[in-house]
Amino acid sequence: MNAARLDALARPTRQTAEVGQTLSIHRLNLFYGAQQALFDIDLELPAQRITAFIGASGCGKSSLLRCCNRLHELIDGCRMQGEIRLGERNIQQEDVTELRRRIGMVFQKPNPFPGSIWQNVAFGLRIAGIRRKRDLDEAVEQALQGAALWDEVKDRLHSPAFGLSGGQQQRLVIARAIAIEPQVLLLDEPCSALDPISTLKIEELMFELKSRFTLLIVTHNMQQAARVSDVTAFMHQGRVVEFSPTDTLFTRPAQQQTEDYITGRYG
Ligand SMILES: Nc1ncnc2c1ncn2[C@@H]1O[C@H](COP(=O)(O)OP(=O)(O)OP(=O)(O)O)[C@@H](O)[C@H]1O
Repeated sequence: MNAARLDALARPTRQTAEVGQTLSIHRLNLFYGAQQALFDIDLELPAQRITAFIGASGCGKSSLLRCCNRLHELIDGCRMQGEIRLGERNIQQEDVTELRRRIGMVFQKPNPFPGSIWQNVAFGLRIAGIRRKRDLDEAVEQALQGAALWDEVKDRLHSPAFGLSGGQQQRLVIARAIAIEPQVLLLDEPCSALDPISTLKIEELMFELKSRFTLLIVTHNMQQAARVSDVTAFMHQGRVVEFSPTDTLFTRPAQQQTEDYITGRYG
């Protein structure tokens, strides 16, 4: 039953070159020096769906997310075994800059660059080779529309990004990430620094974005995982205990450990 539902969820709703692709993780083990943090992870994260990683603090959610765009390589002594494929391509064999263009990331704390709202969004587009002002203006508007921020900032595009509220900054960072049309968007607790209204806006935005991207979200908030995601992976001490359609995982978990966690018996 679960396998059939996962299989149905794994079918993208739209097939073009632009849309998200399945991220397949095979036999992944991760070490920080001598300490092993992730054990034998095998997951197929479906395209054009939202997958949530949940689990108690320290279970390895962020470590797993970081492996997906090779950010773990920036940590001294960190070593990954196993394989991650985006579509047909092994991400280890990609140019890392190009990989991070295709797999964007949004962090817990909004991190706009110093500079204007316009400059923040245009940054990646310029690196991607777009030079003409008119083309940049158009792409910046499109990305801000896509991040549901355009109406709030269209009259102050050249004001400092730091003048925006925390929730607006987070949507700006999402606009910056989607401007360069990634295939996957990794979100590491994107709402944990935000108030409930801004959180709602980001959740609605994620829902919009999933028609174009493959989304992975790490969240401590189980209600949020239940509200926004299609598929959920519950992790415990570096292992995936259960990976199921979200409604199944939260209403009829297959594992006792999952049930204990979602009913608040530990964690
Ligand atoms: N840079 C690092 N160096 C050494 N060990 C690390 C590093 N980052 C994480 N770890 C260890 O890896 C394990 C998993 O940590 P990770 O941050 O991935 O968990 P998490 O589930 O995301 O936690 P949280 O919910 O608190 O953010 C922990 O034991 C942690 O101490």
